[in-house]
Amino acid sequence: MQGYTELLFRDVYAEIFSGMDVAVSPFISALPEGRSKEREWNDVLPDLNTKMPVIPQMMGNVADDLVLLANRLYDLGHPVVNLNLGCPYKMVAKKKKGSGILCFPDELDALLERLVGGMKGRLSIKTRLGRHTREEFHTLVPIYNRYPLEDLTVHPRTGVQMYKGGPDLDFFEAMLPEITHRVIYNGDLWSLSRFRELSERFPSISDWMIGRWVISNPFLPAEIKGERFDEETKLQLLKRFHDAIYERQVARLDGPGHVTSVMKAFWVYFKDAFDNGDRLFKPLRRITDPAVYEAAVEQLFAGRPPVAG
Ligand SMILES: Cc1cc2nc3c(=O)[nH]c(=O)nc-3n(C[C@H](O)[C@H](O)[C@H](O)COP(=O)(O)O)c2cc1C
Repeated sequence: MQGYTELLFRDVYAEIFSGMDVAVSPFISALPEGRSKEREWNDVLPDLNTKMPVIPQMMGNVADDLVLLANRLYDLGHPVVNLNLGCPYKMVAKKKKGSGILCFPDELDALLERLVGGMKGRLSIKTRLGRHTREEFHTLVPIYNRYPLEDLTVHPRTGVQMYKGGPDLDFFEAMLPEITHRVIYNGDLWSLSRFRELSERFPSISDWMIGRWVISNPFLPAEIKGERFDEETKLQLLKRFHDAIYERQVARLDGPGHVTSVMKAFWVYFKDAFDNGDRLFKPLRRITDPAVYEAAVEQLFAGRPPVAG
């Protein structure tokens, strides 16, 4: 997740929690001539990603640029790279990138043909059901089936839906038998009981991708694998998680305003780790001074807020 699950987060997560097999990096833009932004490139350097395995994700729609980027990533030590066909944001989609290319199936097909044909490694894809309607998926699935993909992650919403409404589980269920690839389910997997519900409903699926809920419920991957935590342990781990993210952001960022704004973005999802998260987060929203922020967070945890179930 852009702005959230960069290397700093993945390292802290792996030091405190368990259960996660692999992370997909926030997307790396495929710039002309295979160039990439230094910050995005550094995020997936194998020498730095020693705590949690990472699959780099690419964003783009120019085959030559994507091939060059994928092959640079392969040479760096990444045999599998993921292509983002899910990003719903208008700024991306209007350039026919992310979910924006899903309503141009012929262009997508041509792109995949050149990309898969030119890549040294293997391609994995993350997709939504379509840009405008779920029915677009009827055209997309045969296209995906034509290529030797490593896997296909499906977030069963449309792009224009953004994050509104729920994932369309009925439609996903109906389409699942049509997909010849290993399918990874993604979307609104927020708790162990939700996991049980989904895994019972989709017994053919054995791989699950968690996005926002890895911040709101960081225990979930371990719980899925059978670990259990009492309330006290959860509270302590949440405090350690927060403090480690905060300390490393302080060390990394220039200027107090940057640190508090990054931490407030973290709280957008982290607040849901607590039963009354919105109320807890409210006093933090206007703080710009790190010393005031630190005191407010200490006070918040001292009040032993109930952890969400
Ligand atoms: C702020 C934000 C940034 C995201 N960045 C990415 C990204 O770079 N690549 C990607 O594949 N998905 C990205 N996502 C989407 C999530 O990976 C995931 O598909 C989506 O949130 C649904 O899953 P969830 O309900 O588990 O969060 C992002 C989502 C959010 C909210």
